[in-house]
Amino acid sequence: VLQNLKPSKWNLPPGPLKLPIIGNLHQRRELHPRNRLNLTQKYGPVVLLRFGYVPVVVISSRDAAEEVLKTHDLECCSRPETVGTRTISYNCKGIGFMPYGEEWKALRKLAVIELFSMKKLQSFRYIREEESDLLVKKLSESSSSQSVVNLNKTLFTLVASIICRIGFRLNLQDCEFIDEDSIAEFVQKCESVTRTSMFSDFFPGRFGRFIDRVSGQNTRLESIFSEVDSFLQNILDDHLKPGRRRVEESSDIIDVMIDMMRNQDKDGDSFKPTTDNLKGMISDIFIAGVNTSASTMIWAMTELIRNPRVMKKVQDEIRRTLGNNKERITEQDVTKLHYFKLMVKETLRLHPAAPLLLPRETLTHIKIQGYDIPPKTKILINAYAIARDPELWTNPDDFNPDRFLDSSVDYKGLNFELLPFGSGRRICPGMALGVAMVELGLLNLLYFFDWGLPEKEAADKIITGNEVALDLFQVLHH
Ligand code: HEM
Repeated sequence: VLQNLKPSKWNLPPGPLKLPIIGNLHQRRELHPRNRLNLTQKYGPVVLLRFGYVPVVVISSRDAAEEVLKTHDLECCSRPETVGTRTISYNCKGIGFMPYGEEWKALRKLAVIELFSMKKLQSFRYIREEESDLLVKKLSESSSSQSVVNLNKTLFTLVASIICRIGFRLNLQDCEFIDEDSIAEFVQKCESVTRTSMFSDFFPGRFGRFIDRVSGQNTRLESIFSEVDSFLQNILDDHLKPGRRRVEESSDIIDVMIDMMRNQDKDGDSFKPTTDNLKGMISDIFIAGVNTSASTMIWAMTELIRNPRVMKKVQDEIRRTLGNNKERITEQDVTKLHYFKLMVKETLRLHPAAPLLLPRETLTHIKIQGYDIPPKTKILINAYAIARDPELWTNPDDFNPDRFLDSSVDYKGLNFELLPFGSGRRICPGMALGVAMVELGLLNLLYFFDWGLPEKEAADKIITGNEVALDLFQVLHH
């Protein structure tokens, strides 16, 4: 109470009135994508909220985002992060939620070399092409009967199959511990672990933990997580099997980490991964890679169905450039297209898969746009609102790839008005892989098939429901 009454000597950012103890907890919905613009309109581009005991600053302008992302006295926060996120990242032992430091640097370097380098990207091209061919084969069967397909599920399966083959040398088609068709559901389960709201997220310490225990929230979280954990454990056990083929080329990032773990006594000071690092890494690659890429694809298809002019322009370019007789699409074909790539960029602008990027935390007292930000404040960059800022974009809510025809704005982290992959030292390391999967997958869908909606109601639904991606599509022609 005293804290709330004491006038601050600092120039703190504005924000809604904070109630004693709970702060702005009752206004958490303001952070939902649909409502994020409201917060900016009311209080400006730098807004201070307090969720329980956790101070949170939401940044919603390009200039403020640039200042934050170039300020190195920030770390990717893990401490005030939710219990669900800590659980699924094995107490922040993967790269996504590990605080900045030597261990994170070592893990990130390892991931870049073993998984995300240009060399690896090129050498796994055949996996992306093979899996996309399989998708076309399955969809061709549906198209012969003009049947309805659950494209959401199909695309989750496509991306999960690619990620599992590239990341863990795991073929989902003959996997003993998970059924390929249930992968979309499984990814949602992983997501729900991160979204489970715990009392101790806002009231850290014994009191919060006590309430979580007696209210049954702990048990609920543990029961969802146990399924996720057993999937990750199975992947790890597969790598630990004595008979596993360990030809140099066929070893993946997990094999390399296991080697490092086994050789740690010999290697003196080098980074020593633990089992939690291994599981955290598997979890990060799987969760960060699958949901983001699959949801970008499904949003692109939703927007194209909603905007027949753009659909026609994209398909005309594709078919004119690639001709009518191709039996299969390769990544080389993607490089010949221009407008198609702008369409993917426009999808990433309107529907960033991580609308608030990864949360950061101030290490020391810093200033942003003249406002004082105390140490240990959580910083959320509202990439969604910035990408729809009417001062930066004409008709920002329209899906219009033409806006990029004469523009050099790109999503690679240097233009702060477009940040679907973030920026700075925590920028998405899987950007090139993600874009390659999204572009190849979409190109296959748009080259080989024409698309429609199963029924009239669905058409009404998409015109009114601006924030919900579709999942059911009808394959019209092959
Ligand atoms: C369209 C696809 C993708 C989108 C939109 C996307 C978006 C993002 C964003 C916004 C961040 C946070 C960056 C920041 O806060 O500055 C991130 C981080 C990350 N992404 Fe991606 N991502 C995609 C694909 C992938 C793929 C395919 C992988 C791996 C297979 C991946 C792995 C990661 C990891 C490990 C991090 C954490 C990096 C760190 O903290 O050091 N992402 N991604």
